[in-house]
Amino acid sequence: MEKVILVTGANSGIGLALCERLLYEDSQLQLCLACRNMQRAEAARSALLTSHPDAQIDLLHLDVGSVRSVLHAAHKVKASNVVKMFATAEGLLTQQDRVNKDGLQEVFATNLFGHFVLVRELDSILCQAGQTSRVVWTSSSNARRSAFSLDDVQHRLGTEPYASSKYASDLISLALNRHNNSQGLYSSVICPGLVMTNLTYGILPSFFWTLIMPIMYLIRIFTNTFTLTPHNGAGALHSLFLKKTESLDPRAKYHSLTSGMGSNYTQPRQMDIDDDMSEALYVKLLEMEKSARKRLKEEDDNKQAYKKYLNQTE
Ligand SMILES: NC(=O)C1=CN([C@@H]2O[C@H](COP(=O)(O)OP(=O)(O)OC[C@H]3O[C@@H](n4cnc5c(N)ncnc54)[C@H](OP(=O)(O)O)[C@@H]3O)[C@@H](O)[C@H]2O)C=CC1
Ligand SMILES: CC(C)CCC[C@@H](C)[C@H]1CC[C@H]2C3=C(CC[C@]12C)[C@@]1(C)CCC(=O)[C@@H](C)[C@@H]1CC3
Repeated sequence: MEKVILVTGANSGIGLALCERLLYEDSQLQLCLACRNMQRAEAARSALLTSHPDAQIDLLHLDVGSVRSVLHAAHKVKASNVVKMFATAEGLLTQQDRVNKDGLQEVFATNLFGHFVLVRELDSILCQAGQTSRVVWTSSSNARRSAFSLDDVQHRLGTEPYASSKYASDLISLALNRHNNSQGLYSSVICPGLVMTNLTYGILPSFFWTLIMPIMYLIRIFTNTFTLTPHNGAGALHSLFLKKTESLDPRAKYHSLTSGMGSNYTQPRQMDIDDDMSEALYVKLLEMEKSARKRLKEEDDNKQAYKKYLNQTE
């Protein structure tokens, strides 16, 4: 059976840098780039193959913000091989959250719920007797308890959907460990630090970042969280890959850090999370997953019935 590393959001930024770092570590690894835009995914694969011509790189179409796409992608993964690690490196940062096709808040759906459903859907291959697998959530230092409410897990009513979704991913990682460690599945959380990617260029125009870049490098002398490059930002994801799953602390967030001189290292820091809250969120997500599946099944049944009706009337 093959060892496959599935990376979401792999066509740019931290996800792509992780793929590069993994291939430098072991060019025989099999990567699966799970992306919503296949053109960009193809470009990322070509870039990776330029430096690692023998690498085995598969592409998987996945829009984590759509439950239907998640279920379809999981079905394809299950039909092919075994996933040993899967890293979430996509993300949506916006203050103008909106409702998506599934009737869910888009930031919540992209940053948390889609991955939750993916993990659950892949449990038959992630949880296999005698083997260990892992999920790594790319969280943020922006994850704050004060931004999250159990009464509004999707953050419909608040103004900090990103911070809420990242705090929720910290909680859900803890819950996944509680429910799945005994079956060999381990979950961890990382923070990449401040990295210059499309996400940060979306906040302020890139010329602004270029302008203040010398100041950022100066700030890095005093704060090690300014990792700045995707390579440095992917440091924690890479170092977790090298560590034994069982040795990781389920209550720690692993931070990518960079010294003033530019060398990168990873440090665990305790998260502000508790078991009761993580369990309550887990139960809520299970309920939401159930109703999402029910809704999609009803949609499919209606389509089938309509097709049948059309065939009969022809
Ligand atoms: N950059 C930073 O300073 C920080 C980043 N993070 C986190 O790191 C992670 C990676 O972000 P970063 O590399 O900076 O950002 P990028 O914008 O460079 O990368 C995000 C990736 O996610 C993909 N993506 C977005 N939405 C979806 C979706 N619905 N389905 C599938 N893929 C999707 C994008 O694909 P596409 O090309 O199709 O848009 C892109 O490949 C995020 O979770 C972010 O929150 C955390 C803290 C700081
Ligand atoms: C003139 C100065 C150099 C300006 C420095 C301002 C910074 C402190 C902020 C500007 C953009 C911010 C930002 C984040 C933190 C604070 C800033 C660096 C994040 C890293 C917080 C965590 C995330 O998840 C990111 C997406 C944020 C990106 C923007």
